[in-house]
Amino acid sequence: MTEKIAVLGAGSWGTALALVLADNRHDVFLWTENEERVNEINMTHMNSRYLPNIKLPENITSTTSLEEALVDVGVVVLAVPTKAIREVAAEVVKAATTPVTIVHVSKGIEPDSLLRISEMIEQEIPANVLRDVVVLSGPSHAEEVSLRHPTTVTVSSKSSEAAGKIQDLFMNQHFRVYTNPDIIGVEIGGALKNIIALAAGISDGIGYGDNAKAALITRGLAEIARLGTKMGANPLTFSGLAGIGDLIVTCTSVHSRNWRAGNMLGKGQNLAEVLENMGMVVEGVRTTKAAHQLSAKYDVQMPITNALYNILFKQQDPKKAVDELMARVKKHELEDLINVLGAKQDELL
Ligand SMILES: NC(=O)C1=CN([C@@H]2O[C@H](COP(=O)(O)OP(=O)(O)OC[C@H]3O[C@@H](n4cnc5c(N)ncnc54)[C@H](O)[C@@H]3O)[C@@H](O)[C@H]2O)C=CC1
Ligand SMILES: O=C(CO)COP(=O)(O)O
Repeated sequence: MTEKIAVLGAGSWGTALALVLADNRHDVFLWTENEERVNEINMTHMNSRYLPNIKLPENITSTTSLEEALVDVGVVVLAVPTKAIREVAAEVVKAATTPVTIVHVSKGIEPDSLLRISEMIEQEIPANVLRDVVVLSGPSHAEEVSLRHPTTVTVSSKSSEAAGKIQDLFMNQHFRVYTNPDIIGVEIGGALKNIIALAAGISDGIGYGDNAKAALITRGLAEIARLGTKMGANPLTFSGLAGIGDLIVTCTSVHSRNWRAGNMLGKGQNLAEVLENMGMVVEGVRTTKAAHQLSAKYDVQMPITNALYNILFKQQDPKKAVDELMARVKKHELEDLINVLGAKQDELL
C-alpha cells in the first residue's frame, strides 16, 4: 500500500533511501535545511552534491519545511549524522501531527553518554509521539543503492511488528531486507565497523597489503563482538549483515568515507585536513572516542580501537601504532570466541 513517508536528511544515504521508497511507489518527502538542494531536487530531480549522475524518481518532493514533511506521516526515516540525531529528533517532536515510527539509519554511538542511537531517540521523543524505533543497517553504500545494484540490509526493533512493517516498506528487487530482533547487536555492529574501516584505510595508506587488511577485519570483528556481547548483544549478529557484512564492505570499498579518511591519514595528512577534505560525515572518528570509553566501562580489551584512538587523538604515528599492535603479548586465537560464546574453556581449547 502506498503511503506518505518523510526522510529527514538529504545527504547521500537519505537521498538513496528516498529513491528506494519512491521506487516502491511511496510519496516521499525529503527534508533538508539547504534551500539550494531542495530547489535542485524539485526542479531537476538530481542531488548532484551527494549522488552525482543519479536521476531521482519524480515522487520524491524535497522541502525545507519539517511541518510539510511530517503532516499526516506515520513513518519518519532519520538520515543525519549521529551528532545531529538529538537536534533533529527534538524538531520532530514539535512538528509531528500523529505518533510516528522512527527508522534510524545512522551508524554511531554518542561519546560520554555512551548511548546507542535508538536510546538517544527514546530520550528525545516522548512515548506519546514515538510509536516505535527501528534501526536499518548493513552493507549498503548509497552510491550503489542509487544505481539499484543488489543490496542487503537488516532491520531491528524492540517491536517485531514494526520491524516487519519497515521490511515491507523498503524491500524490492534490488534492496533485500532481513529482520533481526537483536537491536543492540545491529546498532553496535554498524557503529563500530567504522573504526575498523578507518584502521583499514590507514593500513592501505601506509602501503601495507591484503594480509594486514584481512587481519584488521578478522581481529576487528573479534573486538566488536567482545564488546557487543558484554553490552547484551547476540553474538550471532556479528556473523550477519550488520556485523561481518558491513565490516567487509566498509573496509574494502572506495565508496567508504571512513576508509577514505583513514587512507589519507595513512598517507600522512593530519585529521583536521582530512575531515576538511571529505565534506561528508566520517562517523568513525567520534565513534572511536565513544568505543574507547566503552572498552574502559565494560573492561573489554579493544587493541585496534585503542591504537586508532592514539592515532586520532594523541597524534601517534600510524606505523608505530601498527608496530605496537604486532608486538603485543602472545594470545590464543580462540580465547575471544570462548568469552563471546560463554562456552566452557576446557571443552573448546
Ligand atoms: N552514505 C552511505 O552510504 C551510508 C551512510 N550511513 C549513515 O547514515 C548517516 C548519514 O550519512 P550520510 O548521508 O552519508 O551523510 P552526509 O554527510 O552525506 O549527509 C548528512 C546530511 O545530514 C544533514 N545534517 C547534518 N547535520 C544536520 C543538522 N544538525 N540538522 C539537520 N540536518 C543535518 C546534512 O546537511 C546532510 O544533508 C551516517 O550516520 C552514516 O554512517 C549508513 C549507511 C550508508
Ligand atoms: O555504512 C556504510 C556502508 O554500509 C557507509 O560507510 P561510510 O560512512 O564509511 O561511507
